[in-house]
Amino acid sequence: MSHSWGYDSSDGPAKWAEHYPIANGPRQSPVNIIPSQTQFDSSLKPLKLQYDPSTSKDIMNNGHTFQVNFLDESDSAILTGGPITGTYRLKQFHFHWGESDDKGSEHTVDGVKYPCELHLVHWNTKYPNFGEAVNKPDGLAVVGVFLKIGSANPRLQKVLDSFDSIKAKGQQTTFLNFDPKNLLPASLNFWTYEGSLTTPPLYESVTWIVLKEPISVSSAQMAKFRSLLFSSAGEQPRCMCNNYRPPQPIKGRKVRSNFK
Ligand SMILES: COc1ccc(C[C@H]2SC(=S)NC2=O)c(OC)c1
Ligand SMILES: [Zn+2]
Repeated sequence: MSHSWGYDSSDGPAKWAEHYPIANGPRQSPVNIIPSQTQFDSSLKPLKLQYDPSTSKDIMNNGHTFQVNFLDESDSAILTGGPITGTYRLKQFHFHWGESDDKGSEHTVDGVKYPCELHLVHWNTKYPNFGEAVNKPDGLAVVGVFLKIGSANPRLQKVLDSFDSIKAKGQQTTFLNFDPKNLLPASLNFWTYEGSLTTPPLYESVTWIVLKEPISVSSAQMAKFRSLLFSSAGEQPRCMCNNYRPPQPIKGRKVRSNFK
């Protein structure tokens, strides 16, 4: 039975090691990316994301974030290239955000927090399924995209419009024909390093691919993220926000870039 965890002072990131000792492991995520200390690697291939929008299935509030789930029985939404070998399939994407616009991202850049961070989760098809891949050292590849306060992002609208149907923990609704490519910035310049899930069970199974260029989100759109609840219907309502783990020790890891 997996132990319940959250983001409060009583059950949050500072307490996770009590039940998930890997929280103090050698390749934990997120990390603070210090561009002056990253290493350009010319052997990194261009990132290739090929997403068939017909593979989006539903959107759900899982009590920690909201996520859009994809059909992953075939190679119709895949990630190849970049630092990875082989083919990884898109399983889901979700976000992390703060209670205010000055924080919310999990990765930081020179200590700078963004208000929100998108995670596109892919699993290595050398394994039979996501469940088999999730705890293997080369099992997952997560593309991280920062959101920066600016003009409203029309590409987020369909996601935001679904929030009334998934306000509380456990609620879900169909979410068809959504193309996550529309959530990517113009440039696919990235930093990459070996890391972990950023929530329990914190498996050290993620090749991280963090895009340098943020996408925009307006302050009003961020306020809508904060209309979601950690709590189930009928419970005392608890705002879903600050669902981010702070940066963890780099422990000698190299962060590489595909750009100078
Ligand atoms: C049991 O397997 C899990 C559990 C949780 C998450 C989501 C976490 S990990 C991440 S990155 N961001 C998050 O919020 C998984 O995602 C791959 C996989
Ligand atoms: Zn995440």
